[in-house]
Amino acid sequence: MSALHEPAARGTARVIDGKATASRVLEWVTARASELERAGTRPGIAVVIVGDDPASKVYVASKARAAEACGFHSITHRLPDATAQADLLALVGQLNGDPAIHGILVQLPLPGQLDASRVIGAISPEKDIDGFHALNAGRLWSGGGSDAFVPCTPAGAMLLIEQVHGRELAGLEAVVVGRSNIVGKPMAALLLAANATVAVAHSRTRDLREVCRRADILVAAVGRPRLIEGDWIKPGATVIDVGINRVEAPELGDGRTKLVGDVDYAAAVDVAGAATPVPGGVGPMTIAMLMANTLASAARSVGLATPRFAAGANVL
Ligand SMILES: Nc1nc(=O)c2c([nH]1)NC[C@@H]1CN(c3ccc(C(=O)N[C@@H](CCC(=O)O)C(=O)O)cc3)C=[N+]21
Repeated sequence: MSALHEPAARGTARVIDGKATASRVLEWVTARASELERAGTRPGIAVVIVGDDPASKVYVASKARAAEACGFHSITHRLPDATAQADLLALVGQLNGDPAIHGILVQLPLPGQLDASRVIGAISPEKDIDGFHALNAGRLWSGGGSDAFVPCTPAGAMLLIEQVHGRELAGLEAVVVGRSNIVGKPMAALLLAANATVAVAHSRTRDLREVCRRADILVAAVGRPRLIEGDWIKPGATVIDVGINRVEAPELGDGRTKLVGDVDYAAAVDVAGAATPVPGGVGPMTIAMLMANTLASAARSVGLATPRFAAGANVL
């Protein structure tokens, strides 16, 4: 076999360090927040959690911790599991009108009696730091504009991709597995805006493995532990794992659990060119971008131009 026809050498993928990148974003946000505060505006964030799902509580606590570390004004509203829709909408309305609050986040998922899309729709688009409101989603798909809030997980994932490929993705094929409004769809919009050729695959896609194997950039966001195996990955590809799945870890004993992604990481590192770990990959970026969006909102509220946070441009 000639060298040209040999399979690409298998090796160890570059580990994309989301934790380190998130720290740099947070450092940047902290410095800008302190400038803004000296000019009279302290960024403020309100996080609303309904019920006591243990995973949600952990995430909400880490968001509050990050906000405090950035020097933000931060409040957490904890509502009982049985909260009525009208009461949650009333709280959102109150936060919409509170000039000390620039970013509102209602932690998802919500208990069954609550209609998440109505709640998201009630958040003022100017304070929608999650970027989930239909107005922000529409802005993203129609070319953004500097007022669009970009959903934090895809924005963070783009910053990680940028470390490998730069900001220009023309000529690269990207495959996003998963089509949620929170990750899959906005991720596709951002990759498209960076000129990648984008496919969105999902549970009903025929021959998912073959579709994934085409990807120079593979983004997994389906919430199925270790769905993506080594031979689903094109040698040398960049693999971004958005999945955060808690699974049993018999090897740790005592009925303990651990976090794994949607990608079989141990197999992926032998094939991929670069890959994000779980934990320590996309997760920390989500929180960092939430803070970046809150800062942007606070700056806009006093008419200051802010750098574009779509894909983290100008952040790093
Ligand atoms: N309105 C809303 N906005 C959200 O942004 C939102 C939400 N609802 N609901 C839940 C998901 C999940 N999410 C994560 C954020 C950080 C980590 C994170 O930092 N993960 C760490 C590990 C965390 C751990 O050890 O449990 C890591 O991957 O390294 C994970 C998940 C934000 N979410």
